Amino acid sequence: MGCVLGKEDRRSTRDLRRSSGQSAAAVTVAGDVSSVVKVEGEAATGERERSRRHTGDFPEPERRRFRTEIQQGWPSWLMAVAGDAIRDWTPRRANTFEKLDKIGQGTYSNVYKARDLLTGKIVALKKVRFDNLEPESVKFMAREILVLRKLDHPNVIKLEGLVTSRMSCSLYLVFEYMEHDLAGLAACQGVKFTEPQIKCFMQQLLSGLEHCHNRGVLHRDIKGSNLLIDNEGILKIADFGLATFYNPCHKQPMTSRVVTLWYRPPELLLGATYYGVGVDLWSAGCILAELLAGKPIMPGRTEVEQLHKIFKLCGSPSEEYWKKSKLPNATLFKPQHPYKRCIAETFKDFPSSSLPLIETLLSIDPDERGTATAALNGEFFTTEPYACEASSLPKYPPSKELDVKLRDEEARRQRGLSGKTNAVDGAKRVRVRDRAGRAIPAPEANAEIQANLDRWRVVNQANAKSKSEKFPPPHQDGAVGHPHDASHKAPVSFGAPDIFISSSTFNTKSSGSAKSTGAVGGPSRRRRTNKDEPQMAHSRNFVRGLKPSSIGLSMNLLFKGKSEVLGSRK
Ligand SMILES: Nc1ncnc2c1ncn2[C@@H]1O[C@H](COP(=O)(O)OP(=O)(O)OP(=O)(O)O)[C@@H](O)[C@H]1O
Repeated sequence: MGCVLGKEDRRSTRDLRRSSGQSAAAVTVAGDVSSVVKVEGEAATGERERSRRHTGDFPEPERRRFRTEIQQGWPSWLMAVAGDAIRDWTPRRANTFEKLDKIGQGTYSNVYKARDLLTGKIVALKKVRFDNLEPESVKFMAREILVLRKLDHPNVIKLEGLVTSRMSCSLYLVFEYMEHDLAGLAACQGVKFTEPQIKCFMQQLLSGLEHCHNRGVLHRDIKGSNLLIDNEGILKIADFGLATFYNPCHKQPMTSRVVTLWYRPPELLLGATYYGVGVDLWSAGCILAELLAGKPIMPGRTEVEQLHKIFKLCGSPSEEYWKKSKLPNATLFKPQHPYKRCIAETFKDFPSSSLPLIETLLSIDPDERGTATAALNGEFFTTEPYACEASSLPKYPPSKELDVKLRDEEARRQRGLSGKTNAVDGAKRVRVRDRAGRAIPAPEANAEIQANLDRWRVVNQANAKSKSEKFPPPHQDGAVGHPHDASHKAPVSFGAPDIFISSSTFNTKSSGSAKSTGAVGGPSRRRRTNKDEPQMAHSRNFVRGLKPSSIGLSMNLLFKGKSEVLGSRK
């Protein structure tokens, strides 16, 4: 594989180091120019000057000059759109990395395994696509960088630097390389996590979250494929593309269109725009239960179905909560008959010390979910068997989402060689498995419902026989925020098929080994293909359970971008 940018000259590691005057350490990024330590392109700068810079003892005019110098390393288009995020950082040159392999694909990025030619270290390069410099994607990238720069914790992925080139309109984020992600590991055949191992993963996840929350950062997309794990068993929270800063003392409205569907808390599904750490804690609760159950606990296909699954497992909100929350979609989604909470009986085979934590994290009221710190101090982590040491975790084969996909493809190819019929069966099996394990990421979930509703509208407008199946004209959809007539005032009745809640496959006798049949988190955000779309018949059944104008209204509310500065990711 070639350099990050093939056009640029490739020189040996030694030459590069010599010409840049750098030591083997990677470029260091700092919040202030005074603490810039090692900067590529400093060939002309002597050791003495570097150490003076390090101590920050320059008068302000000189510091300003350094700042300008450093900023000159950036392409002007990037300075113009993301100046804040890259301020006081110096870019690494693209030709100081050798691209080895593509290891992941996200909504707005490709991720590559690469070798740092200065240090020999293997890193992950996240190449941000700039879709013709579309301001939205640049803002998201800038926010991700700003957030990452604020964080410094062993359980949070570290942004080690930025790579750019004058010849290209792309930017690479340099991360330490992580061999696995939790979704991929859980989906690995033969991988069964024991109770101490699950505790070890959860402890690391909650420690990372504690750090983020203490620094005023909400991750807003906690799921298995965003929890990376290295060969030493260290878990790091990654993908801060949907993360945001928040201040609990000075609440600002934020978008509710975040968090991958299966891990999305009820308040976001109900349209909350004021929320806090509870959103990440809910997702952490889903992951804990999923690790113990061996499969996702609430794999909804639409937002309505997701909410229904939540209410059936966690109970529908109390009257008091409905009144207190003032959620935009509350009256529309309030079930006619309350659901009783049944976490304890559904998960009766889980280790008993896990139930209080699951109960807390999966509280309908976000205020009752507590904090990551409280969770870490709770019974789950303070009773035997304790969390194992990360270093004692088994060494797993590469198991990222992409590895699993490649393995599936290879298996299918092998089956193809052994006969046509088998090949067809095999392909089907892979597709079914693919579909079953995929959680719908935040923005696409909305797009998917919108698409289904649009199609449903077309079908029903064409064959409108009964009034109850007819949508109001689009301009009346939720125009005034309440239903059109008395018959529409009834709350939504959930007409969906019964939810699947896995009975536990957790075996407490065998020191808590979990039968790992599913994937934690499902694969990360990907472009949807037709085969991934939920069946139309299913959505129609769903929609039939709802009052037409309520659907138009509720969906309108759900799709409307809330007044967050950055808006939601497309
Ligand atoms: N530091 C890393 N080491 C190894 N692999 C990584 C690393 N960072 C990301 N990846 C891989 O690349 C994939 C996509 O990365 P990431 O989730 O950060 O991108 P994204 O564009 O934000 O994706 P998404 O749309 O899923 O949120 C991850 O699921 C993971 O498999």
